[in-house]
Amino acid sequence: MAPPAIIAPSILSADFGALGKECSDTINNGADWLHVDIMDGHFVPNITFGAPVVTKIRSHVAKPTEKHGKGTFDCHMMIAEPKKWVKEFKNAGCDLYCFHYEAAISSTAAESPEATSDAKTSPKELIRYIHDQGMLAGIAIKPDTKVDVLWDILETKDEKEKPDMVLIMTVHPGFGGQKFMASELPKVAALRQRYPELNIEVDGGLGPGTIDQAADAGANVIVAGSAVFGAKDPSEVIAKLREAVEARRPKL
Ligand SMILES: O=C(CO)[C@@H](O)[C@H](O)COP(=O)(O)O
Repeated sequence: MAPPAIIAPSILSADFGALGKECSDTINNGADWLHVDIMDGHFVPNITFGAPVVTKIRSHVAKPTEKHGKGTFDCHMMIAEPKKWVKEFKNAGCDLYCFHYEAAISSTAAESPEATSDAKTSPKELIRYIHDQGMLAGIAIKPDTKVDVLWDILETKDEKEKPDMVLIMTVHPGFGGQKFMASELPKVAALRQRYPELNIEVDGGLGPGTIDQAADAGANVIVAGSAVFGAKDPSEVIAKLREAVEARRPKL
């Protein structure tokens, strides 16, 4: 069964001065998840916020009552040392911890003078660790990374080491409001062909003008920042994104 549409507005485009209300309004406007962009100024050339802010916004949005449910905090960890922050984000109220493949395998992070012994880890070990903390695990790849690096990870027979979601970046991570890169969609199509039930997320430049291409390729988890937070009627945009994905799901 193809997975349902999940609309996850990126709060990077929200008003940071009123983040709690922006988050609860977005859920009330029909969003399923909130996509929480965590940037450390190392893995990407931008800084957002850390776990204390996630704790605060959690108090404005009820925890999901089921796996993948409404109110899921989908934390996109654009950070150089993803293992280091797992427990902290769990305690802050994160439900899905999505790390970057490139950061997990990077020896640069592990060899830097500030790095902790946790800096380098295999993606499968990290997924196991995230699951052990009671969160869902996602793995993201940047536009320059080939989708082939994911096959071995997705083929694992050990459920604890299997990701709950794959994120294909459709912009270079770091900033909102960038142009959608359709060149990344063959990765989505290849994933969907192999894994009909996998949650496949796309992030960057998504909105009413680009959703059809992403949905055609097989994406079902849709991140949209400026298209939702910049809209006159965010609920209308969220509904349009959902309709586009649902229209492509095979009817039983
Ligand atoms: O992770 C990122 C950027 O690094 C995204 O989540 C963007 O924040 C999406 O913003 P839009 O492209 O939808 O404005």
